[in-house]
Amino acid sequence: MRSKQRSGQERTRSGRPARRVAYETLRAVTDEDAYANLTLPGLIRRYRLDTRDAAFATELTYGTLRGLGIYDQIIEACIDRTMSELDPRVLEVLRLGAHQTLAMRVPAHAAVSTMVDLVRATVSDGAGRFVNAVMRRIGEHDLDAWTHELAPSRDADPEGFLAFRYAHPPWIVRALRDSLNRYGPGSGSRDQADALESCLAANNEPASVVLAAWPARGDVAELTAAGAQPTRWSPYGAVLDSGDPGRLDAVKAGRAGVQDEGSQLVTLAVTGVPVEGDDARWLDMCAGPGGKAAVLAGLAHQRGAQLVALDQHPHRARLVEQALRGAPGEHSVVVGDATDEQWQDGSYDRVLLDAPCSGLGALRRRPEARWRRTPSDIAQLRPLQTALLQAAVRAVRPGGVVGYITCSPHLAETVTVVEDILRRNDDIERVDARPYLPGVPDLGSGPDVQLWPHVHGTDAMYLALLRRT
Ligand SMILES: C[S@@+](CC[C@H](N)C(=O)[O-])C[C@H]1O[C@@H](n2cnc3c(N)ncnc32)[C@H](O)[C@@H]1O
Repeated sequence: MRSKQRSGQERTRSGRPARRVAYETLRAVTDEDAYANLTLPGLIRRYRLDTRDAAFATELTYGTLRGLGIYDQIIEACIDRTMSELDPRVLEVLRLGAHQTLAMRVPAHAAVSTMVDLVRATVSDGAGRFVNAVMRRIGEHDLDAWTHELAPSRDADPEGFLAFRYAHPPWIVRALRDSLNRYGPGSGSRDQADALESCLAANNEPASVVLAAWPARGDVAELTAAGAQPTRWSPYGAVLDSGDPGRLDAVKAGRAGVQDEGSQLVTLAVTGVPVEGDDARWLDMCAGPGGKAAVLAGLAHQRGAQLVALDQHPHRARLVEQALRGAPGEHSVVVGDATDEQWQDGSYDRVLLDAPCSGLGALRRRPEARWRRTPSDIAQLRPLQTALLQAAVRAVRPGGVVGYITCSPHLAETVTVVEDILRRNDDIERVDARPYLPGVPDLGSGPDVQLWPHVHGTDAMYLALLRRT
């Protein structure tokens, strides 16, 4: 009994730097537009957190960021002033406190006392009294009771209810619903309400680290020998359940890298669809930072093709160069605007266009993204996506193929762009992409492919294949 108590006290004490790390990461994300996945590891190192505290800090940071919009509604219901009157530092502490109280199994008294200590250390004693009072009000209900109190009723507004219950902005819930209706496994035939709920739940689960053994350089066997498990469908993939991928020799030596299985599958599909005639000139039109280019370069080498990898931004092009360092075969990296006539009409046999997009398909990996993105981002990206796909279908020769990929299932970024291009170009036809992801189940009614975290365990990657006639 005594030893149990002592270990509890140690946990609380050692939890303090972990909470400080979560607080500083949140400040950087909300105040400086930083990315949590880039900021957090540095702070974990700076505060020298051990493995357990690092795991606690990660769960606290990521969980708080995922739930931000919901926790703010709960905090708003517990304060006697407007949200804009709150000191942003105090708001951050309350958000962390709300997540610990409502979603982590931190005892209420520990959540209150650690948050009071944190706000005293970072703001003032007065703020400590305020946080104490608000935290107690937050703890009066559990998350189900808060949902009942603040969310719309499930019958009257199912998407509004799910948005609160699974901490997604309502416009993203509606976008996922529309995409599932069109491209979900049972689209058209099955009730998609369950699928939508599963999809939202999957976005709240941390994604595993998936590695790719770069074709012609690496070998999955080397990754599995180091403790990773082969992926279900990609012959190049392996899942690393724990540990830092950077410690693996294969990653250090550039024979493998981190890449979601969905990205591997859509890239392989673009290389798997037959072209008529020669298959020697490949273009990766938006290549930075170079994950898909690393797959393409190896396969191009094995098949006697040359790869050109283009990116508009010099720093992204440098990352592609790094990704291709050590790759065998003929490949070159070019800095340029792909919408700006970088090549003569019909110069390539195969073009992969992984378009800049909202990233709504990777919400599992970017906890802050759902609250940062807005519908106007989608509207702003659309002309660029259309111009890039138009450039891609001109870059490929008759008989060649274009793969249009987004890491977003939003219909305005996927099928709407593709159908726009099909309307404008009478020499472009759609190819059913599903046969080029062999063995992958539940690909819906096609012809395009939409992968899903809740179905395939991958990011929600979209692929359309187009052939120039
Ligand atoms: C989704 S990322 C590509 C990811 C990459 N295919 C990979 O797998 O690592 C989109 C890229 O498009 C680039 N980009 C944006 N506009 C471009 C343009 N007009 N021409 C060429 N590249 C562009 C961005 O710099 C960014 O690196």
